[in-house]
Amino acid sequence: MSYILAIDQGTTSSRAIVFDADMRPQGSAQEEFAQHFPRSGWVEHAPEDLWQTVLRSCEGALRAAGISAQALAGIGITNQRETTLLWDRATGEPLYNAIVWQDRRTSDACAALKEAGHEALIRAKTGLLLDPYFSGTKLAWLLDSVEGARARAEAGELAFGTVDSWLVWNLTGGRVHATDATNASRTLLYDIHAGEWNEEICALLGVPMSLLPEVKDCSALFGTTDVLGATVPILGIAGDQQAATIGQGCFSAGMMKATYGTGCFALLNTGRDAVASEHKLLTTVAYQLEGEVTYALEGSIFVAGAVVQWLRDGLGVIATAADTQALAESADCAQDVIIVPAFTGLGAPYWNPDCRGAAFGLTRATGPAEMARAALESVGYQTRDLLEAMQADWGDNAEAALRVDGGMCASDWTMQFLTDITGAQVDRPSILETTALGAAWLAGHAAGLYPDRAGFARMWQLDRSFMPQMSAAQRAQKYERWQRAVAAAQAV
Ligand SMILES: Nc1ncnc2c1ncn2[C@@H]1O[C@H](COP(=O)(O)OP(=O)(O)O)[C@@H](O)[C@H]1O
Ligand SMILES: O=P(O)(O)OC[C@H](O)CO
Repeated sequence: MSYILAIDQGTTSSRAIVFDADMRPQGSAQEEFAQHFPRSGWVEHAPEDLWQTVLRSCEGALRAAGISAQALAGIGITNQRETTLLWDRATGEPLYNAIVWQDRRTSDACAALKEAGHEALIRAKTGLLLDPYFSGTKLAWLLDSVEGARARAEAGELAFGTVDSWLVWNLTGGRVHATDATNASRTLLYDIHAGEWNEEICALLGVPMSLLPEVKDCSALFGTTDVLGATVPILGIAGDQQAATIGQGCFSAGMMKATYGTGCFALLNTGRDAVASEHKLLTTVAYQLEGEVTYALEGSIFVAGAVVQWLRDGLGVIATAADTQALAESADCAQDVIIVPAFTGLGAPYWNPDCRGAAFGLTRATGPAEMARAALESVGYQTRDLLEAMQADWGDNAEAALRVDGGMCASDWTMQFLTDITGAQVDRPSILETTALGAAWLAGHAAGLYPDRAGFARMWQLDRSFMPQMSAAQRAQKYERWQRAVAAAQAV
C-alpha cells in the first residue's frame, strides 16, 4: 500500500493520477465532459458526468500505473470550487444540474442583497463578496426554483455539496456527507474565523442548515470507498486552487502562486492572519491542517486559458492552444490590440458580473496574429491587476517570485509577457500538475507515507525562471492603456 490516487475534478475535465511513495506520477487518465449553457450567462454540468468521468479516470489511472486499488494507501480529492449541487439523501438523486462557478444567474439576487446592505456581514464572516461566483446564492436559487425543493430541504431530506462532497457521497455509497475547510470557505455560508457554518447568513439566504456537510481538516479520514475493487480510505480534500498552493509548497506567509487553467487564481499565503482586503481581493482558507487554519488573499480571474479556447472554438483562428505562440511572435508590433476578455463578467478586483468582453485598437490590418497576441497579453494584464491589489493590501512583504502552474504555463510567450508586464520574477516548476500533487500530498501525509510540510516544500523543483526584459517606461505605458480599456469595457 504505497501509492496515492489523486482525483482532480476540474471545470472542463476530470483527471486522476497515481503517485508512488516518492511522489512521482506513475499513471494518469483524463476525460472531458459536456458544458451546458442553457441560457446566456448560465453554465451547468450534469452531476452524473462529474461522477462517471471521475470514476473512469480513477480506473484508467490505476490501469496506466499497472496497479490495483489494493496497492493504494489513500485517495486525495481536489475539485473545481463553488460549483453547487443539491441531492436527495435517500436516493442520491440530484434535483438539478450542478450550477458551475462561472454561472451568473444570481447576479440580480446578489445586487439586491448588496442594495439591502448585507455585504459588510458577508465580508466580515466569509471573507468573500456578494458575487454570483460563490455557492450560497446558487443554492438559494435551487431552493427557490426547483419545485418542492424548499419543503424537502426543510424536512431534512436533501443534501447540499460542492463537487468534493458530491464525489465523497458517491465514493462512499451515500454514507458520508462531508467537505473540507477550503471548499467550505467558498460557499458564502461559512465563517472562516470561527470555523463553522454561519447561522445568520444561512437565515439571510434562506438555507436550512440541515443541508450542510460536516467540515473537516484537509488532511483527514473522510470515509472509505469500495468502488475501485478494494477498500480505500479517502484521506485528503482541498479546493483546486488551495491544492495548487499546497502543491507549489507555498507554506510560508508571503509565498504566492498563480494557476493558469480556464481561469487564473492567485493565492498569497498570509499565515495565521485572515487579512481583510481593502482592494477587493478575497480572504479565504489556504488550508486547515491539524485543526490550524492558514489563510490566503486570493485574486480570481474568470477568463485566462478560456480566452485561448475562444480563439480556437469561437473564432476558429487556431487549431490547438499551442498555435498561439507562433502567432503571437509574428504579430505586427505597430498594432497594440487589447482584448478585455470579460466573457462572464469581471472577477477581482472589479467584480462586475454584467460587464462583457471588448476589443480595442482594431484596424483593417488586424488579423489572427494580433488577436492571439492580445489574448495572451490579457492574461498578463489581469494578473498585474491582482498583484497591484495584493501589494496594496499586504505591502512589500510578499516574496519576489511568483510561482506559476496550470495548462497555460506551457506557453513561454505568455510567461515572458507576464514577467514583463508585472515586473515580477515568474518561476515555473518542473511539475505543472501541482493541483493533483497537492491533493496527493494531503492524502499521503495523512497515510504517513509522505514527508511533513517542510520536507515536501523542499522537494519543489524549478523548471525555468522568467525575468522582465521590457523597459519600465513601456510597461507603464502598456498597463495604463489596459486600465483605460477595462474602464471603457465597463462603461458600455
Ligand atoms: N501552449 C498553450 N498556450 C496557451 N494556452 C494553453 C496552452 N496549453 C494549454 N493552454 C490553455 O490552458 C487551459 C487548460 O489548462 P488546465 O490547467 O488543463 O485547465 P482546467 O483545469 O481549468 O481545465 C486551456 O484553457 C488551454 O486553452
Ligand atoms: O477547474 P479550474 O481549474 O478551472 O478551477 C476552477 C476554480 O476552482 C473556480 O474557483
